[in-house]
Amino acid sequence: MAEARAFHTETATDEEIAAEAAVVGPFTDAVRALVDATIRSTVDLDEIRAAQAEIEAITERLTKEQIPGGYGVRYRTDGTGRAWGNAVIGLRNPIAPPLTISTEPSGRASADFRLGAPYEGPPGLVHGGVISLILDQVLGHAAGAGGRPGMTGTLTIRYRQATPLGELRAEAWIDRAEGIKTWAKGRIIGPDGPTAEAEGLFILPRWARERIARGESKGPSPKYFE
Ligand SMILES: CCCCCCCC(=O)SCCNC(=O)CCNC(=O)[C@H](O)C(C)(C)COP(=O)(O)OP(=O)(O)OC[C@H]1O[C@@H](n2cnc3c(N)ncnc32)[C@H](O)[C@@H]1OP(=O)(O)O
Repeated sequence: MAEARAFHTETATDEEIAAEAAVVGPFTDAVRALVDATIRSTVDLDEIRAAQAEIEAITERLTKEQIPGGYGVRYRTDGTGRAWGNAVIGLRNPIAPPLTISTEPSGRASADFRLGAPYEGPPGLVHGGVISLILDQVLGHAAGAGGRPGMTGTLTIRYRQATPLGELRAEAWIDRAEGIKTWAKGRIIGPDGPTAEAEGLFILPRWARERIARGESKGPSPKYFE
């Protein structure tokens, strides 16, 4: 089924993954800096045309070899996985801020992060959809950390005050759970306190339930959506 196809298993060792991360992490940071510079650079148009030619050459170099589709989630037999293409936390995704999310087995998650020019909506402020993106991920992590991973069924955001670009914090926790459903709550905190509050319903999807029923997975693990 389509959802399960993007879950890969791999045999890479800790050392191999660390060695790869040590190269692709800084590489992705460099592309993030390029995205920021694309928005904020004031060099003249000839310079931009010249830069475009160089960027296109680099893209051609990189796409000589590539995987089909998205990165997916690569799991090892111990259940740990890497979601390096994820739009919020992905080590290899320059669109991701990225967030480094700390979790607690009690079902809590938090991250301190910075959003710059690429995430702007209203002038100087974070785009409401980006706030929703981040809260979706952090609430999902809280659910997963509590042993209750799921796909987002609903997500409600209350935007209490504008969120300025800059240093921010996100926090989330499991509010309640019932069967395959987990309700998580969370918020974004800016320099003047909470800016947005969220409640989400995370549902262990049918295909994951079927894998568990067939004995292919011991329980709601691996944490399918990390
Ligand atoms: C740890 C890392 C965190 C990652 C965070 C990122 C999370 C994401 O962004 S996920 C991407 C966004 N979400 C999606 O794409 C989800 C798309 N939807 C789906 O996959 C499915 O509809 C899904 C999983 C929500 C439910 O599907 P399925 O498991 O087949 O549901 P189904 O068996 O019909 O219903 C199960 C129960 O859930 C309820 N339900 C189903 N969908 C919804 C929904 N969207 N909202 C509310 N309730 C729902 C049903 O009514 C039913 O309830 P009950 O048992 O009480 O009658």
